[in-house]
Amino acid sequence: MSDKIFITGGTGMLGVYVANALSDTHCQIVVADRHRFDLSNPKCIYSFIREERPNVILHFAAETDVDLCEREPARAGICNHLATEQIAKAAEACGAWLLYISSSNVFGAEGKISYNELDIPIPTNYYGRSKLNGEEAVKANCPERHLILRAGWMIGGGPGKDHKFVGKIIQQIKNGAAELKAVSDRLGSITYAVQLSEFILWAINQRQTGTFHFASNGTISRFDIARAIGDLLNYRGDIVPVQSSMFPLSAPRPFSEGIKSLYLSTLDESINPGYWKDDLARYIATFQG
Ligand SMILES: NC(=O)C1=CN([C@@H]2O[C@H](COP(=O)(O)OP(=O)(O)OC[C@H]3O[C@@H](n4cnc5c(N)ncnc54)[C@H](OP(=O)(O)O)[C@@H]3O)[C@@H](O)[C@H]2O)C=CC1
Ligand SMILES: Cc1cn([C@H]2C[C@H](O)[C@@H](COP(=O)(O)OP(=O)(O)O[C@H]3O[C@@H](C)C(=O)[C@@H](O)[C@H]3O)O2)c(=O)[nH]c1=O
Repeated sequence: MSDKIFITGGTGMLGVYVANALSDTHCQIVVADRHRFDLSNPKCIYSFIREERPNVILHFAAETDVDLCEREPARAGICNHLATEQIAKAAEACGAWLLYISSSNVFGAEGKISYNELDIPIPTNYYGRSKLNGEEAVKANCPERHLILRAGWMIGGGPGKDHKFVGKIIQQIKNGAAELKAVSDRLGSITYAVQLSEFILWAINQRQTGTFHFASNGTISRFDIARAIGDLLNYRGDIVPVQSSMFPLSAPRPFSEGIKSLYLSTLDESINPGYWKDDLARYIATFQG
């Protein structure tokens, strides 16, 4: 590879893995500087990217605080939709290949348990809507050279840096909590960020296009995940299933945002995610020793 690759969100959970992996290649990497590149100011984005003239754009940056998006829909729309639209326009103008990471949160209002690429997304909250609008902006403005990957509940970051559910559960265990409560009436699929980053490197090389779901096999609850973490870490306390109403949040979470792919296995078997418990175990191992 000898591409010039422009990365947004290079400091995020997923972006760090990808930027690290790319630093071992011959690619020239430009990680968007937060002072000059601000999603909340989409007007500046187009000219900034045009000046850089990348031939690959990896768009990971987003407003990922689902509850903040619900409280401030304009922020969600500007950062996740309008900024993405400018990035897609800039990709088209540069002739660049564009990767956009979307979310299983684009689904949910239909009330199904699991969604594949043929299901038409209907989101339940503003974060999901803004990510879906981002997808549509990518398709409309960079029609020939884009890849959209929908990830599930992302696991990654590792010790001290995981700010999502798995990180919170491990922190409680480390703090000596006698009991863990975990939501059992909301479902989803996990995506291990390391596996996704490996797939992304492969996709850059292939200039793969289209829309794909990328998640480990299984539609599960946070309670299932907490129990699996408890087993892996020999946690001796109780793990109690609770209703989501126990954790009042601004944004409604869908009953299920489980995703599976109809198409991934047609690409390359070697980079497909595995069974959710095995992929979770790989990640949890990074917290041990
Ligand atoms: N985390 C998850 O569970 C899932 C995430 N996704 C999607 O995957 C992608 C990557 O997510 P993830 O790595 O978890 O995200 P993180 O929340 O870990 O990181 C977000 C990234 O976006 C940057 N960013 C946030 N706001 C702005 C802004 N206003 N201007 C410029 N940059 C900004 C952050 O920069 P800084 O460090 O400077 O704040 C950071 O690099 C996102 O598009 C997200 O929607 C999809 C499914 C699940
Ligand atoms: C702290 C804690 C939370 N929970 C539950 C409450 C709530 O349902 C859920 C919140 O976890 P998270 O913050 O990881 O979840 P959330 O913010 O919903 O994660 C989402 O992030 C965005 C970026 C996406 O794209 C989505 O697909 C999804 O991954 O965990 C427990 O069950 N037990 C606990 O001890």
